[in-house]
Amino acid sequence: MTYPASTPQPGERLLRSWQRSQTFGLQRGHQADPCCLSPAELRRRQQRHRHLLTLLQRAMPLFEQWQQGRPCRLLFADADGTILLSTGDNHFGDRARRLALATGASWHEQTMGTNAIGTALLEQQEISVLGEQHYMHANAAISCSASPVLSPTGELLGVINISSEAGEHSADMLLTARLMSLSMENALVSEQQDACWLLSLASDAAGLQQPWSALIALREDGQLLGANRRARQWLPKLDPAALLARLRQGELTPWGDGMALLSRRPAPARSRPVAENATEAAGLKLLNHGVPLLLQGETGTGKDHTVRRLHKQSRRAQGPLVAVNCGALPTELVEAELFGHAPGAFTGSHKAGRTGYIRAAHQGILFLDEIGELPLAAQTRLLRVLQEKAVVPLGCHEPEPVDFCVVAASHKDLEAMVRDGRFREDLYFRLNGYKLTLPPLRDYARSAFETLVERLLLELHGEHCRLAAGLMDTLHASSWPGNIRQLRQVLEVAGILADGGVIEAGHLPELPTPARTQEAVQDLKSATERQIRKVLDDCNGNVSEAARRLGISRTTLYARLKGG
Ligand SMILES: Nc1ncnc2c1ncn2[C@@H]1O[C@H](COP(=O)(O)OP(=O)(O)OP(=O)(O)O)[C@@H](O)[C@H]1O
Repeated sequence: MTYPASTPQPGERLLRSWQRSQTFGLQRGHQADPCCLSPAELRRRQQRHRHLLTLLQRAMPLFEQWQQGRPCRLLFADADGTILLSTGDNHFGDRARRLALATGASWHEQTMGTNAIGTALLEQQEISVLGEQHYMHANAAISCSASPVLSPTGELLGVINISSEAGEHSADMLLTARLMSLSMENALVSEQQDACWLLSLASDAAGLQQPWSALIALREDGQLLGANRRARQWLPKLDPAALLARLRQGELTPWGDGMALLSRRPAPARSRPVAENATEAAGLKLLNHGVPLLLQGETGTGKDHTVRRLHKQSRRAQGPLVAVNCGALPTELVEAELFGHAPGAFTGSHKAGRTGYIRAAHQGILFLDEIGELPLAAQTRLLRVLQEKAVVPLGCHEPEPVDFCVVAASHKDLEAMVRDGRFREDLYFRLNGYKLTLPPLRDYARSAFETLVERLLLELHGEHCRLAAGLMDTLHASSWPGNIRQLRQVLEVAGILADGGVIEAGHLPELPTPARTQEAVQDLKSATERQIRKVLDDCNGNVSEAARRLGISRTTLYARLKGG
């Protein structure tokens, strides 16, 4: 063993790691090669781990309160040791970039030798690696503390790491990394599917419901579903079903040498993402069995988005998704466009004939958006097509079999239209095999709204972009007549103005009021355009550089300048 005598005394984990580094054939004096992912692959990884990244964002106030100007960076790496998020002090950030502490870099022990991320992953235990304790000399300028994040069933999911200059590391960095990973683990335990009970155990009442208390998720009948790492240590001595039978909800009860608290897990909010999962899963199952789906929701609630997601996951994903906006079809051509026509079927028709949207959807999904706009004559014909699964194009006599699934959508109250005689009742029942109602944003529970905002920020601006404290409440309280479409636009503009970092109140465009939707959208577009022109000026008109700084593609930049 060649662990240098001059460096701080190693623990057993460090010694094992040094031995492994030697076994991997690494040379201490060589330049460490962190094997960076391409930007596209990094985005895919971040997408794959977006739930963990969302939970991390929720734990971020722990880091921010503690950091208070300390020169250090917080990193989150996945179970392969690849950094998916790097945030914190920017001054140290420059050094961090040089030392490959940026997103996309891999800190697996196999390539980087002993280091906090790689070693915490292989040991599945927290660790601090200080200066020269790093196996590679190249990494001796930093000190790092890392704590693994484990799933409720004990699988390794990733690691939280705090890095600083070698001489500026303090013991509370490991503590902060530990608290953050515990708080992520607890969130994962609490959201276990099918969990009805959450059981907290701690040595005293004050410790209950702290991140370091033991937390166990149980099914209604007491069957164990998951536990955090503290609870896993106690599981061998614990009979959850017996404990459940003994405890009463909400009462502190002595347990062993400590205290136990049983709480009923709040029923999942009947809010979008949860409902989206449950009802969407049901919708998908039915769609796969050929049952027509009807999506109802105000403008911008995500009807189109939902259909595209369903199509991608459905058995018909390899077939076409043909989306038809029934409100945009010219009245005199509705039937020709939908059902197709034979060559020269009518004056002004295509010489070669027309396939029509229905036949184009063969082996795929036909999405009839704004179905309430379909004229009554076309409704009658559509009903026949749906009943017979065959279409007779205009000017033809023979029915042609077509294999397709239908999803219809409307923001209008179709039942009221049926009552008024503006929509055929039999067609309504035919289309309404299963109804998915997409709620307006104003009905979203706070947690569902927050999840959506976090998802949109990640998608639009990447991992560093988030809201400053208090802004989530401001956004949640707004009226959002344009629903997700409008929220998305607000976040798009705010994120650009915040340079993809922390969105402060000043970055938010004036929040919409119901009467001014169009105007507000226009305001957003103008604000975006002003910001883009400013960045372009700063870059002396260099479009590629401006696009890079704004974090958008050149095509998007041009489109935004044209008011898109
Ligand atoms: N669940 C979601 N996650 C992220 N973005 C979403 C989601 N749902 C909708 N969006 C975004 O919101 C915008 C509006 O969505 P979509 O076009 O699906 O709404 P819609 O209900 O079909 O609207 P309309 O009735 O006006 O046609 C789109 O930019 C879409 O990408």
